[in-house]
Amino acid sequence: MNDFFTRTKKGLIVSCQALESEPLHSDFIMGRMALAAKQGGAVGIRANSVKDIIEIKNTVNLPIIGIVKRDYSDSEVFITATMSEVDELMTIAPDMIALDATNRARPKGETLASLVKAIRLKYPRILLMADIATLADAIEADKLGFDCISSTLHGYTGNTKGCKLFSNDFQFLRELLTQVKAPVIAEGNVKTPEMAKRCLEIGCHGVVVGGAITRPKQITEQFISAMK
Ligand SMILES: CC(=O)N[C@H](C=O)[C@@H](O)[C@H](O)[C@H](O)COP(=O)(O)O
Repeated sequence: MNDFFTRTKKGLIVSCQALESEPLHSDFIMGRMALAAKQGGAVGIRANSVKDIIEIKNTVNLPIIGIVKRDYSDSEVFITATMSEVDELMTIAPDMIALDATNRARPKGETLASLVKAIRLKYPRILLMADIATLADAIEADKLGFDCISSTLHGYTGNTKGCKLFSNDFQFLRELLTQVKAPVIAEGNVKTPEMAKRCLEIGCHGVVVGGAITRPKQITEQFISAMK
């Protein structure tokens, strides 16, 4: 076990990600984003791909939640979908690995339960974060023994499309917090400092913010749309 939870308690984790299709796609830039986040007071970084994580590890000494995003033709699951992505990540051992923990069909018909079991057998020390979309996903992830639960995919799956994490004063998170034992991390569409503060007030362990800090194209679009 590492000290991830002590170091991140009530803190801000900044997601530093840019896919190939995004203007800032570059391990160097993600390292600099992580440095800016650290200098601003972030307590952790969430990052995609071995290349980006190596650069970030060489730049900041902060706990890292690692993922590998990869598309599969037989599944909608794309965040650390199979053992192959876990194996890749374990070559650089991030502090925690996040994986899709929705109830959607996984590549090659594998179940979440069998994947988690296999990871626990192969890498007993790695911390696992469940990226969930619904309350049912969260309850199942809790049963499977994930070390923490993150609302990452709420609003991004067929059955949660259009849902916003912040609706009705974070009702989804408030309900989720009553249903699971594992620490809950607020993630996905946390757009302002006030929202992040509220997530902590309602009982979340910490908050992951991505686009509102590290995606200038998205931030620019928000300005433009408000100015119309
Ligand atoms: C849905 C999906 O692919 N989410 C990804 C998960 O790693 C990232 O692209 C998000 O930036 C991250 O979850 C933080 O969320 P937001 O950028 O909304 O603050």
